[in-house]
Amino acid sequence: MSGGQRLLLENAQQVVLVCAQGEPYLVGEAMRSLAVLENASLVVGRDGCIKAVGLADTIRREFAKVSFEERIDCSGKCILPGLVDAHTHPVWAGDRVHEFAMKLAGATYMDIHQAGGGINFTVEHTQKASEEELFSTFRYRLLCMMRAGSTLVECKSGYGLNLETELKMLRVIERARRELDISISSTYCGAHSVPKGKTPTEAADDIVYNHLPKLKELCQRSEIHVDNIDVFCEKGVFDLHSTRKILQRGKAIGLQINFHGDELHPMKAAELGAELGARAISHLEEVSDAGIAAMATGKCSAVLLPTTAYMLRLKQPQARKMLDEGVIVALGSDFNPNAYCFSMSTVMHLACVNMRMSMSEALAAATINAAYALGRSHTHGSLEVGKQGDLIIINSPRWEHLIYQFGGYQELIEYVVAKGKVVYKKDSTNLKGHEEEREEK
Ligand SMILES: N=CN[C@@H](CCC(=O)O)C(=O)O
Ligand SMILES: [Zn+2]
Repeated sequence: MSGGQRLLLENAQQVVLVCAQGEPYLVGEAMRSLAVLENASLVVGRDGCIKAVGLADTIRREFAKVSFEERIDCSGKCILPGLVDAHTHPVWAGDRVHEFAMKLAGATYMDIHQAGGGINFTVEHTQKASEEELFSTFRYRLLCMMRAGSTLVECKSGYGLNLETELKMLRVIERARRELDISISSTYCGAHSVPKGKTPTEAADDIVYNHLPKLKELCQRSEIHVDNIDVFCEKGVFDLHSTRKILQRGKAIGLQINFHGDELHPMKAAELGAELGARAISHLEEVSDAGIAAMATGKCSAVLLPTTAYMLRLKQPQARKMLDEGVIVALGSDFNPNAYCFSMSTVMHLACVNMRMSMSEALAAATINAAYALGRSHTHGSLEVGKQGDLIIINSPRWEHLIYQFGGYQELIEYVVAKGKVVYKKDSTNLKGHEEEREEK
């Protein structure tokens, strides 16, 4: 083979492909036996896609005469796919640290919400914020997520509620999609809370008759790009009837259904999602047995959010039951002012400890299955030839350290690569001479 390529990653101790047969998602036993190569190398081409991955000797021979823009020696290190964060609310203004104190003192999420705090507090501040201010904090948060290893992130609107602010948020997401290296799946979440002065029915009608037609027009003109439609289907927010109406209309204008359901109360959201052909439902702490069965049959993925159950001390979603019944389980950070977590390594750790997932299951859920939840598993979520060259290199000879070292992803993640380009490289100058821990392995 001749001609230049963008990036060669050589001699990694392990390359975690996750899967190797073009699987769109993993369930059951396949989640417990991920595809991993030992002593392997990987090549990304100038188009940003993976050209080859295989044993180091084979790649060395095959690419002997090829030049590379960049080479990284990965001896003693592991390469994994870029992590996929399937659920975030990263565009907002206004600090809610005081609510953390209230929750620690015993207030519930809904106590705060009904007293005008929570989402409503953030909506007030986000409505007042300028587009530039929102972009600047959003950009910072995305860079933090990228340093933590996420290379594809779902990003919701939903702190605007009125059309003007929802569009402001979607434009901010669109700008990041065009300007930054991280890949984004954009979600319209105008039904995140019922705006002051409206009933849920009036709010749903405003979305169906005003917001969605405008969204369709802007998408057709390519001014913004929206992938998914979301609703907070919850007692005291949007009931099943309004949720159905909004999701159906969203689907009719070409959006994937991906919504919040069965979080604080059993709502039969899972049953509704499966019936409507939803791509994903998030939370599911209160899902019914029938809902789990319907999601498995309908290939509707469950996006579990361990940070929320932890932060709000909710009962844990039944991850084991979902896995045993063949539901496509994915993970998300739920990054938002209630659950301030950038790190999918932390999320995987919580999923293992609190939801009893194995490390392999958690990694599959944070890569290929999270990509499936966003309709992107043909391009993301595994290290396979033809997929986008998004990956991370960790300074450990075993990949499981990414989950095990739950307080220290900053020390472990050495490189983050998006489309074959190094977008983050750890500065380890301060650690020189203090590497005994690493050398022992
Ligand atoms: N549950 C609804 N939405 C968010 C919380 C948003 C907020 O509190 O600002 C969630 O997924 O956890
Ligand atoms: Zn959410």
